[in-house]
Amino acid sequence: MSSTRGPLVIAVDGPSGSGKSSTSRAVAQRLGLRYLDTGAMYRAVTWWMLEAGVDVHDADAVAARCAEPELVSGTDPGAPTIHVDGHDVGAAIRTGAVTGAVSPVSTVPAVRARLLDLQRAEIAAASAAGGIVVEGRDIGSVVAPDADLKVYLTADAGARAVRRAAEEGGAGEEAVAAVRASLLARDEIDSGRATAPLTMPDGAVHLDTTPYTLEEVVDRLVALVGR
Ligand SMILES: Nc1ncnc2c1ncn2[C@@H]1O[C@H](COP(=O)(O)OP(=O)(O)OP(=O)(O)O)[C@@H](O)[C@H]1O
Ligand SMILES: Nc1ccn([C@H]2C[C@H](O)[C@@H](COP(=O)(O)O)O2)c(=O)n1
Repeated sequence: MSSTRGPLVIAVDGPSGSGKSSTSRAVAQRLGLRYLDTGAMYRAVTWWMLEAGVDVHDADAVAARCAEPELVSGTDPGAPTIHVDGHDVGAAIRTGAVTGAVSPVSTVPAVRARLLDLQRAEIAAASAAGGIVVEGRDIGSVVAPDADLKVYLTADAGARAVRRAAEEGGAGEEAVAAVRASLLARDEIDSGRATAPLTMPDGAVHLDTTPYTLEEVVDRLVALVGR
């Protein structure tokens, strides 16, 4: 990584549940940077579509309405927030209904174009604060291809399912199997869509987090930054 001391942009991509959010937040806190969860932005648009009664499988209908919601992302890594039309939707965007609908919404090019503008504006705004860690599916490939550091996090599907199920309070075999199926279904849509599919960006460092604790992964990323 370059040794200059200007604003830093760190791009973190990877499949569902690979540890992007927890790792990115911790890295941002350690380095005093802002933090942007772009998945939360796709979830927020999806939440709004469901509230508005838009059929999320009708791409034209989603495209026609996607400029309407006002989205505001709070980028403090200690307490990230997301508001839609003035409502705090931090909890509402994590429901099963939103998780089940977010992949089709995120395949719609007009949605991606709108969020791309908002994401680049957050990156520009963060330069005054020293920089930002941005995480999602297309950060190193589309949103910030010139990022100072690009990281591609993965973990075995089994490990991802166990981690996520534990987070949701269900560590039993059935809960883990259901979470695994949901993660894999989202991976398939995210990787197969025509616009900005999930892919390892050129120049990214690949880290398989399966054998590592969260703290070990954070240490590795901070070491890669070298600041
Ligand atoms: N290296 C790790 N070891 C163990 N658990 C981890 C590790 N990294 C993340 N986790 C845990 O795995 C779960 C999923 O992590 P996280 O939400 O950060 O993934 P994500 O990639 O952002 O997921 P999504 O794409 O669905 O937003 C969380 O409970 C988190 O605490
Ligand atoms: N840059 C991004 C970020 C997210 N998405 C989509 C694909 C995911 O399934 C969904 C939710 O993201 P998560 O909260 O699980 O990180 O949003 C995307 O297409 N591009």
